[in-house]
Amino acid sequence: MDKKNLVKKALEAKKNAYAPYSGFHVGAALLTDNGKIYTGCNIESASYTPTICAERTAICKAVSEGERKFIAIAITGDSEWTYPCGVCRQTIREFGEDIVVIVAKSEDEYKEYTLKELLPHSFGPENLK
Ligand SMILES: O=c1ccn([C@H]2C[C@H](O)[C@@H](CO)O2)c(=O)[nH]1
Ligand SMILES: [Zn+2]
Repeated sequence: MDKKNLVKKALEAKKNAYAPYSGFHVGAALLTDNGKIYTGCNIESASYTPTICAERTAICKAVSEGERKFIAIAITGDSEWTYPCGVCRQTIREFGEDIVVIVAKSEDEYKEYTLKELLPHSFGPENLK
């Protein structure tokens, strides 16, 4: 897995963030099992609630193109370390507990976690079987 390249894509995606209300820009890059990368940025709304995070934008793009198997997601935002919010953690969890979450400050500085570490004792698809 080329983590540095995934972080680079997240940094590029951050430039497209539409965040006129919070002024907080976030980018994400999602790696599929077949090596494809789907990027996303946060998209805010004047009525606030419809706001979608960068991570979920990337997941929506990928799933709507038929992807279901994800290896890793890189995230970068305007704070030094931008971690995925609870809603995004749950959304990533839908597709696996072993997905690697890369929280990046820059192309060369990033921290790595598994989704399971960020969302322990989670509820997922298996619970409904
Ligand atoms: O991990 C995160 C955290 C926040 N945001 C967005 C949502 C909102 O547009 C702005 C401020 O919360 O940042 C993300 O996209 N991802
Ligand atoms: Zn989120």
